[in-house]
Amino acid sequence: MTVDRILPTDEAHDLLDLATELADRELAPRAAGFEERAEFPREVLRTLGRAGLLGLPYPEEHGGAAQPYEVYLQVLEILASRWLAVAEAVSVHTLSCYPVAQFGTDAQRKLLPDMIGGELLGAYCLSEPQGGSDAAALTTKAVRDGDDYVVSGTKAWITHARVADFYNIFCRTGGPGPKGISCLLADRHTPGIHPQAAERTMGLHASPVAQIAFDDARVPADRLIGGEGAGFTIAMSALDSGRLGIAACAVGLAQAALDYAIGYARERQQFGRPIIDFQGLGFSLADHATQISAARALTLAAARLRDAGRPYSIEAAKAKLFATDMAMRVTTDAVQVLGGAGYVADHPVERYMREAKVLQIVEGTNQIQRLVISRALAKG
Ligand SMILES: CC(C)(COP(=O)(O)OP(=O)(O)OC[C@H]1O[C@@H](n2cnc3c(N)ncnc32)[C@H](O)[C@@H]1OP(=O)(O)O)[C@@H](O)C(=O)NCCC(=O)NCCSC(=O)C1=CCCCC1
Repeated sequence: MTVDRILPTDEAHDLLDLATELADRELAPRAAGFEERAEFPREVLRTLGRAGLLGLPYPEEHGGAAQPYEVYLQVLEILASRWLAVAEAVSVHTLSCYPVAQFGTDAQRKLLPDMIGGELLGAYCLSEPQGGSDAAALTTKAVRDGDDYVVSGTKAWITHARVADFYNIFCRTGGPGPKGISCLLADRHTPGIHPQAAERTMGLHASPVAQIAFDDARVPADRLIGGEGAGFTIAMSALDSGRLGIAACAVGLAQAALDYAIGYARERQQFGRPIIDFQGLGFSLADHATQISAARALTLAAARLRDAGRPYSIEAAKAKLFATDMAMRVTTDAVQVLGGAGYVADHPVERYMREAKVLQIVEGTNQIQRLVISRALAKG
């Protein structure tokens, strides 16, 4: 279904046209095969980088396109509607560029053109086996030794762990709690950094996650981003932006599931007529179309606050919560619309349903989003 969009500029229209053309040509035909083989589409990301789609919200001086966040999110939504793993990779990479772009030194920012151009791929290393939702409890240690930090510990569920070129490592340089956390920008090939075997996940097989063991890895001290103790604030503000990316991915995925279900329901005949003519099914599709529009509107409203330089953390949490719960419902019901066929991998809806699940978990579980929102309500 064509989505009617009001965009701020003609340039934004051109960017969405370009994203649609690339998504149709480079993503859609490859998705099923790469997912089946659990193969990471590194070349596709290079293609998106060369086309200028990996640095949309970043300044032109760093190789970005200086686009409003609301434009970037709509590009992401289009990519997600053709292949979630690629959209998620773009979102994770954009999240990984954020600490350098926002808080980095001039020397660190010299890496941004290659990051944004897709030559250097990023991974955001915050979660740990014992510190997932409670991010401030992380224990990976970085001890200053001469001109280096020596990093030891374990990160978990890290997207791009095995394929990234650079890592943002959130680690403890000080005492317990959020104030003791710092952020280091590390080259993945640093001796002592050991990405582990990919986890066997429910979905997103083309976008592997893995643990990373840090075994006295030496990271140059000039790769500290934002000063000692600034890491937790950097991590949280990056996640505010990242959560909007996940919301946009959820909208794109849900739209793909709905469009597929509608196409099937128009064709599939039972009891002498297309099943879409049965009100029980038609009303359910109507609800889904409405919920997708609502999630898109909520996500873009939060993005416009960000674009206006206004606080948007709470609105980002609401968008992530609403859009990803919506995507879970819509993809699950899309399987139901197809009946037995929906349960078979010849149709993409069973994959969409498996993929939707992870969106309720990543970049803060939806319980954490509720915590963020309810704390703000309690504070007034
Ligand atoms: C919300 C939360 C539970 C909060 O924690 P606490 O209660 O310990 O911290 P609290 O007392 O709220 O705050 C401490 C300091 O921090 C500042 N700050 C907080 N939010 C923000 C913010 N949004 N922006 C700036 N500063 C912030 C706060 O002001 C305070 O500083 P202050 O003392 O005032 O000087 C937080 O831990 C969280 O969110 N967890 C989910 C992690 C989580 O989301 N992973 C996901 C990992 S990444 C991931 O899943 C993927 C990544 C990429 C690939 C896909 C998956």
